[in-house]
Amino acid sequence: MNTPRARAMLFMGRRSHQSHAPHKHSPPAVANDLVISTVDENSGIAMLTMNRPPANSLSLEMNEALCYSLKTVEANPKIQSVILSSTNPKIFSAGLDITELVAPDNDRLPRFWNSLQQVYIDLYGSRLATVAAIQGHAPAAGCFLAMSCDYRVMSEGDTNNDIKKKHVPTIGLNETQLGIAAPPWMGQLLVRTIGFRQAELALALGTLFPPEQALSIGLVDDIVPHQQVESGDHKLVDLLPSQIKDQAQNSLLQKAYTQAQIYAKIPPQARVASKMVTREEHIFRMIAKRDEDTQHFCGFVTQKAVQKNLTAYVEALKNKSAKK
Ligand SMILES: CCCCC/C=C\C/C=C\C/C=C/C(=O)SCCNC(=O)CCNC(=O)[C@H](O)C(C)(C)COP(=O)(O)OP(=O)(O)OC[C@H]1O[C@@H](n2cnc3c(N)ncnc32)[C@H](O)[C@@H]1OP(=O)(O)O
Repeated sequence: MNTPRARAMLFMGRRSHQSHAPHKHSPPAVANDLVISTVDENSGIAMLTMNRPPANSLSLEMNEALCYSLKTVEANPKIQSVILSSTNPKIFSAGLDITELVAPDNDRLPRFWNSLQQVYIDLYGSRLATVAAIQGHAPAAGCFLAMSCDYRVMSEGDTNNDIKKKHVPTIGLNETQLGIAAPPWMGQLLVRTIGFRQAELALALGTLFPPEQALSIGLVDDIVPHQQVESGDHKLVDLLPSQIKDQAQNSLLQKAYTQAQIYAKIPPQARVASKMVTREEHIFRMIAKRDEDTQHFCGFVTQKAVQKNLTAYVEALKNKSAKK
C-alpha cells in the first residue's frame, strides 16, 4: 500500500484498492441530504454543508455521506476547493453521535469506527483545498473534522449583551472530560496543528477553546466577528444551499469563500504535492494500524465502566436539552 504510486493515488482522489473488489473499509455509495453538496465550476469551488439535525453528530450514515459527497466533488476536475460548513448556525458538529457508542450493536460498532477512519483518510488526504467554516461548536470529533481541513475560519459568535442571545462557540478535543481518550491518529492531528506542549495540555485537560484562544494557539487560522457584511459576493450566494441562503452576507462564509478562492488559484499539482509532503506519512501510518485501532476502540467502548459513563452522559445531554 505504501508505494509511491499508492501515495500519489491517495492524494489524487482515488484509492488504490478501488480498482479491485470492494475493500472492507470502502464506504458504500450513499446519496442523501445529510450533506448538501453545491458546486460552482466557474470558480472551481464547492460547498459541503452538514445537515444532520439537531447537532450534526457523526453517525455511521453521516460519516458515509461525508465521504461520498467529498469523493463526488473530487471526481469533478473543475473543482479545486471545497468549503465544509453546517446548516446549524450554532453547531458545526457535536462530534461522534454518542448514541452509536451506548449499548452498541456488535456488527455496527466496527463499521461505525471504520467510517470515521475513512472520513479522516478522505478529508485529510483530499486532493481538494479544504476550508472549514466553523460557525458554531466543534467539540471532539467536530474539532477533528475541522483539523482534517487545510484552513479553519471560526466565528467569534454572538457576544450580544443580552444573555439569552449570547453564543460563543468552542472547539477542542474534550474526550477526557467524557472519560474516553482520543485515538492516537486524532490526538496526533492536534499535535500537528497546535504543537506538542499545547496539545499535551489540551488533550489531558479536554480543553474546549473559545475563538480567540483557538486563534492564539493556532487551532484555527482566522476568526471573524459575528456580523453581516455590507455586500456579499454574488458567487458565494450562488453556492449556498437553500437552507442557508439567508446567510449569504455572513462574514464567516465570506471569509471562507475568499480563502477557497485563494487556494483555487494555486497550480493544483504543486498544491497537492505540497500537501503530500506534510500529510502522507501520517495517513499511511494510520492505515497500517487501522484494524488494530478498530479492535482497540471496540474493546474500549464496550467496557462496563465506559458504558456506564457514556450512558450517564447521554442522559445528561437529553435532560439539558429538555429543560430548555
Ligand atoms: C485508542 C483508544 C480509542 C478509544 C476511543 C474511544 C472513543 C472515541 C474517542 C474519541 C473520538 C471522538 C469522540 C467524540 O466525538 S464523543 C462526542 C463528544 N461530543 C460532545 O461531548 C458534545 C456533546 N454536545 C454538547 O456539548 C452540546 O450539545 C453542544 C454541541 C455544545 C451544543 O449545545 P446546545 O445547547 O446548542 O445543544 P443541546 O446540548 O441542547 O443539544 C441539542 C440536541 O443534540 C443532541 N446532541 C448533542 N450532541 C450530541 C452528540 N455528540 N451525539 C448525539 N446527540 C447529540 C442533544 O442530545 C440534543 O438532542 P435532543 O433530541 O435531546 O434535543
